Amino acid sequence: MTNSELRYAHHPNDVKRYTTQELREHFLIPELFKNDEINLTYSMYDRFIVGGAFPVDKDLQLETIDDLKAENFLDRRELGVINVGGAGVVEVDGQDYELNHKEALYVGKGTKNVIFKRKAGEQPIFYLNSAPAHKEFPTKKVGKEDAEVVHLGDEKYANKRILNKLIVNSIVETCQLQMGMTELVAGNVWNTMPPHTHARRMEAYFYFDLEEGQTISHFMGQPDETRHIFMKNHQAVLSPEWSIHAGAGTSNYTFIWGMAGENLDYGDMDKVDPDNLK
Ligand SMILES: O=C[C@H](O)[C@@H](O)CC(=O)C(=O)O
Ligand SMILES: [Zn+2]
Repeated sequence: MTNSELRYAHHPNDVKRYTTQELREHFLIPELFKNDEINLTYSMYDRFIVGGAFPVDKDLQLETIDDLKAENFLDRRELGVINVGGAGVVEVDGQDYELNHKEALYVGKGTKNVIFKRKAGEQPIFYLNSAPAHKEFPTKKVGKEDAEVVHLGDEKYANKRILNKLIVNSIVETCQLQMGMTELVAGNVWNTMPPHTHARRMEAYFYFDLEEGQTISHFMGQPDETRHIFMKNHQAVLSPEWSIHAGAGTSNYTFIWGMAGENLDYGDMDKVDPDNLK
């Protein structure tokens, strides 16, 4: 079963007046993984789709959704998958790709069949991002050893973290999609601080590896008009092109970032000095 929900885009002046509940309704994606379901959120921000596939008792086929008005989900789209659970398999037009914990798969436009499967005795958790695509690029697995690793932050600022670029154009050819995973070192809590915006691209964050009972305060909004959303493990949040996206946890955690839009230039960011935030 493939379910989907539509989310509209917003003007920043309207978002200033949102209540806590409205902010959560529009930007938070609270539940991605339900037994034997694929759950998708179709956002009007660059038509980016955020989703989860959680095969427990059966294999799950990625079905087309109404919003696409396309025969197959990937007729005019590309897909990125990162497995945050135990070993699993993604079958792409008859070919099996084994994804271990924290491994990624890029699936190109034009693919007809994508099926998410367990490996015997294992429970994979597949996190999905998809963006419109104009060109077919080959499907490619990005394992841990293929990642481009960047060490960021400093213990002194509680933001020491390891950024793994997975689906980026130095590793795999894509039309719009960029995805990666940032791991906070134990004792460090701040991600993406100093924060940034990139009007050229929207972004979605998915938080995981957060200890039971802990929480992350995710910060969004224009740099001089910020709001926060408290998030739990395995929740995602949409970041408009005009918004910062940073967070502080009550412990360390890992998160997946995914982007789409005008360019594929990871470094294209407008940084904000922390003491200029409001
Ligand atoms: O545009 C890039 C994204 O916001 C993230 O890659 C930032 C991030 O993972 C981090 O600083 O920890
Ligand atoms: Zn960003």
